[in-house]
Amino acid sequence: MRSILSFLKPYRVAMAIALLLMLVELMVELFHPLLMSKVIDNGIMQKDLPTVLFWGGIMVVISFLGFVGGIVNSFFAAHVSQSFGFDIRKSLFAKVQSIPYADFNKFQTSSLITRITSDVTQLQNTVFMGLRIMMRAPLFMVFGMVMAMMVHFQVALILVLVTPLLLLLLIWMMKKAFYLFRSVQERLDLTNGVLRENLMGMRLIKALVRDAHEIKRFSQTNEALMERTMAALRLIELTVPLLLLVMNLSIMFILWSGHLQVNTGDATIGQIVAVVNYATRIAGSFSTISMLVMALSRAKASATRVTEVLATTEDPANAELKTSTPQVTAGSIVFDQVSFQYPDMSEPVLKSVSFQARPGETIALLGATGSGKTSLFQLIPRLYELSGGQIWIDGNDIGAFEPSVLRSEIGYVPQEVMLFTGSVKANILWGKDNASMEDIMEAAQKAQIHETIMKLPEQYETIVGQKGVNLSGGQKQRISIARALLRKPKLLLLDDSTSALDVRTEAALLAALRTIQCTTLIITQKIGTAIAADKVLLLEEGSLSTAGTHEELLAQSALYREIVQSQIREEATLHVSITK
Ligand SMILES: Nc1ncnc2c1ncn2[C@@H]1O[C@H](COP(=O)(O)OP(=O)(O)OP(=O)(O)O)[C@@H](O)[C@H]1O
Repeated sequence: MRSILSFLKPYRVAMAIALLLMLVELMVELFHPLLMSKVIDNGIMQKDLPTVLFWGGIMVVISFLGFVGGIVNSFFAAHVSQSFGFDIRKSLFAKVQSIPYADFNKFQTSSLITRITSDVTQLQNTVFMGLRIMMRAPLFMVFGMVMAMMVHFQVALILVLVTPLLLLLLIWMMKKAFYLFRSVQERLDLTNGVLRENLMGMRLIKALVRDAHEIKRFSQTNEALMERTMAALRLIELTVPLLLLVMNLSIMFILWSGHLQVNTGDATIGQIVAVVNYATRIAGSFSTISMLVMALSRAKASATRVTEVLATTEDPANAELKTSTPQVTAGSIVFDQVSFQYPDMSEPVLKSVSFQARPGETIALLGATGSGKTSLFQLIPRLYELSGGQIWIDGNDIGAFEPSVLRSEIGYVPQEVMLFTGSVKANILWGKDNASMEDIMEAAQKAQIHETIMKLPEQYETIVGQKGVNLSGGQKQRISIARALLRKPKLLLLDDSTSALDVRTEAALLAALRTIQCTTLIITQKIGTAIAADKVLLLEEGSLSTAGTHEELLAQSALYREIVQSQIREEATLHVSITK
């Protein structure tokens, strides 16, 4: 909570002005009933028009003061709350960028989105309300009681007895509401999660006719969200009328005891009207406070969720500014007895893996699904740290590299292709901001996508993604490869990035890669890629079962022979079914 409040620090002056103006509004509210009693007792009851005009005039002037104070206060409250929200969103976004990749899975994407949007808006609204009314309502309660007692002690005594009891009830409600609103935000996360998955998987949903199932899935989370929100609102709906009932009964009591006092001449009508007025406004303050309690409970839940993200430790890679870091020069890699286990997992996914890739070599990495291929790749740019063994790049232990330097020399094309909404050019440029058009075209040519791009309506300026043309899976893969090649990396890691390419295009791509000075590691399921590689590594349940050229593996490895056989069989079956 304290870390959230520290975001208000830069706006201390604006907050002080807003609070001061809020006090002006409070003073106006406090003096109104008192002035009203003067108008009644000294003016109306005495039939004295100049006195009515005098006190009435003062009421008009201070009302105007309150009006101006309210407007200027709103201006400052809006400025502070909007800037506060802006700063938190900015910090959260920067934090999300700096979370180590290994810790990133701790938060679900949808939860992060809810935290950065809905939770921050909640905090922002609470700050606005805080500067407008948060202090005014409780202060009015206290000073309203004091003023009412100053007007007539005995008549106002009931307020002193009832108000603290009602305050206790409010505190109880606040505690309960906090837990309820926290679970409301959690349900919102789930609803956002279902929505996100649905929108991302629309093609699959349509193809498999899962619309009805998806509607049911969304309805379930949506219902859970509604049910929790209703539970929270019900608590408030029950408490507020109870508070108002007690306050209205107190007002009835004031009127009854007031009438007795007026009859005996111990009170004037103006005094009774003033005390009733104070009591009515205190009742109004209770309504305001219950609204504030609701906002504060939600804000407390939101603040906890925002703080959880802000408290995440940053990627040590960002802080690791070494005084001297080796550079990737030739691009040789040596894996020496490398083991790796994901944090919180009981079993290692890589066990004593050793191999060597010489500069400029192409290495194909094969293995069953889940055998640890992607995990092996992720160790090279230090997205995860090794659990055992060593990796050497150009003779230097990867631990000696400043991660940002190491990563800038690696062209990593992950398994899931990610294109951003924007032009083809912008998507390739994402790999290296300051590259020239010639470099972009050269990278696209090597990635075998240049000709396809030239056939698009606006060539490199064609917008891709949701708002533009749709590209095929293979075209998207090649744009991702072009993006990686633009960096002119010394090491290229292709994680199944050629899976959607036909044999000819893939052969052309591999031939083009051979023309650049770059060591290439390709995860693949295709024997054709393995044949074209200098060396093939076969992973089996996290261990390197065998390594060598295609021919060597054919001779040595039964598993490799089986993979080759199965692909030949698959192709034959395909051939038969096409020719039939
Ligand atoms: N972030 C993670 N946390 C915990 N375990 C993981 C994580 N990512 C992968 N694993 C597990 O590690 C094992 C190896 O996964 P990996 O993705 O490296 O396999 P792969 O060979 O690349 O598979 P595929 O060919 O299907 O992509 C799997 O059992 C997987 O469940």
